Amino acid sequence: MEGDQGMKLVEYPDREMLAIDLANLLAGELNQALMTGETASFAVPGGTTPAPIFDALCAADLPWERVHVMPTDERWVPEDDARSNARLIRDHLLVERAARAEFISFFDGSPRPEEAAEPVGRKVAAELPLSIVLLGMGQDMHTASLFPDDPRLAEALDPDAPPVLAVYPPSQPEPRLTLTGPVLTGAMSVHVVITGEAKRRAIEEAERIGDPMRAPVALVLDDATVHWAE
Ligand SMILES: O=C(O)[C@H](O)[C@@H](O)[C@H](O)[C@H](O)COP(=O)(O)O
Repeated sequence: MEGDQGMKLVEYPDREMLAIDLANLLAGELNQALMTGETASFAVPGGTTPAPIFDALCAADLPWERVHVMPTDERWVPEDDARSNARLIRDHLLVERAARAEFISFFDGSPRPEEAAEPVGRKVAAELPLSIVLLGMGQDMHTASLFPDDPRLAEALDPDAPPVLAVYPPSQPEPRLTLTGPVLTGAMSVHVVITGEAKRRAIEEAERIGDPMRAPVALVLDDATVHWAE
């Protein structure tokens, strides 16, 4: 049965090798997706981990004009805010050759993410199933903005959940708009990228727990490839 062999974890000698090798792998998968489809949809995380991967990936020689990039989740702040995932993606991924990609932004200036959930959900729905999802993970085993302490987590994990959901994780300074569980599990290819000892222990704990309500990243571990460097 899928998942019997446990989580597929790839270790890299250092973070630089992780960034270069994972960027090459993602470029290959994007090219593969574009051989069988007119466009490829690619969801990428925010946070502090992915920038080196984006810096390597943005130069990849592929038909970026046929790639539709979106965040896995967005902090509800203006796009020029240092905490904005859209800002991170525009600054590090949507440059060089990848500047030609189409970006599906989640933040639309509405005061609250609920107001953007429907129009953004329609844009995301048009891209399903996602071709490739790159996820990060927090030490609390959250992924995207699916947080264990979030009162709306069950709603976000429901198989009938809408494509995106507004969430208010108590542990976070701002509300978020996040891709939901069925969107992540429905993707053709899922990669999780983590660095450091603490997250290595956390993802092994998530595999042991197995319950996405307690360890949201567990939602994807049966089918994802986890990429890790110290
Ligand atoms: O908006 C976000 O923060 C991300 O999408 C989130 O899911 C991130 O991947 C983890 O919080 C890890 O963040 P770091 O890479 O900063 O540890």
